Amino acid sequence: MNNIPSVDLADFLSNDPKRKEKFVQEIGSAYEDIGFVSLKNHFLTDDLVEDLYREVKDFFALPIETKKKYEIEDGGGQRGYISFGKEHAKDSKKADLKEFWHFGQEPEADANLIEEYPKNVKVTELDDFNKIGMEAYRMLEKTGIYVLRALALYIGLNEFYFDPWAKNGNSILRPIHYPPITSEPDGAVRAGAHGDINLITLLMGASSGGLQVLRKDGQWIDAIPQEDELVINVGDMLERHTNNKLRSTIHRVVNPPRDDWDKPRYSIPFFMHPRSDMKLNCLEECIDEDHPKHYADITAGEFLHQRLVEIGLLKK
Ligand SMILES: O=C(O)CCC(=O)C(=O)O
Ligand SMILES: [Fe+2]
Repeated sequence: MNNIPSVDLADFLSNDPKRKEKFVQEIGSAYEDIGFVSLKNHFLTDDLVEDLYREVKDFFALPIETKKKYEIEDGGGQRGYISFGKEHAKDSKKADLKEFWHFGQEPEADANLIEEYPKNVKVTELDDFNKIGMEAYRMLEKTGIYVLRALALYIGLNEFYFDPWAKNGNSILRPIHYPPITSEPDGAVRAGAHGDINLITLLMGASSGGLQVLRKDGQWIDAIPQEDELVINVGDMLERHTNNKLRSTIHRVVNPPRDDWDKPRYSIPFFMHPRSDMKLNCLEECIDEDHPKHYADITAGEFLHQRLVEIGLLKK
């Protein structure tokens, strides 16, 4: 396999049980193997994608002093702006060559969650930035819920098993700007090799190239979807919950060849998290004699906290 497999959400949404089952098997077996797919027929319209990129580019083009107004010290980088040099891959000392923004969940009437989640940060210089960002957030969340339904069926759970955990979950939409490279990067890369923390990641923008995925045989392969496709991968939380049945695959964003150093890169991952009280304990359905329980019991909230410290966004 030299590229990641492509799947069609329209199969899952069709009324034909055979097509639905085909989608379940295709995505499930891809996640047992390479851990990544590209997916067409998601819920983001071309207009929404275009509007979102415009807003994101306008935001990152603001002067650094303006952007820094939106950076929250000691917030664990969970909302607002995160400047250059802050985040590094878990086992790396070099910071990634990127700046980014975080939109978080705006929960429906649930007093506990309204209190738990930090408020989104409003950008006053751009009228539509927050509105468009949250529209995209909703469409990615909707797409992700269908993917989780397919995975629940693949694992042998009730189709709607993940729904109550994913709805109002602690998900994050992260527009990223990798600026032009202006001097020898000295070992630093756009994004160092890492696995994602969350349940699944839905990524916009990988069609421009640079994303690489580590295949089981140790080879890095390019993950370049069609322009209208999202890249969707399993994160560490789902790997843990499924006792390693579904794989959270290591990936990275490499620097372009020197001739293209002047080109910025923009990408927009949606990190789909459950509510923090979800137990990630290994599922019974994924434990047997050949696959003994691999991980200690932990909640999503505890796991997230541990990982934010490891990647440099939280102090303790
Ligand atoms: O920019 C990309 O294409 C991927 C970014 C990524 O892997 C991440 O932020 O976790
Ligand atoms: Fe990632």
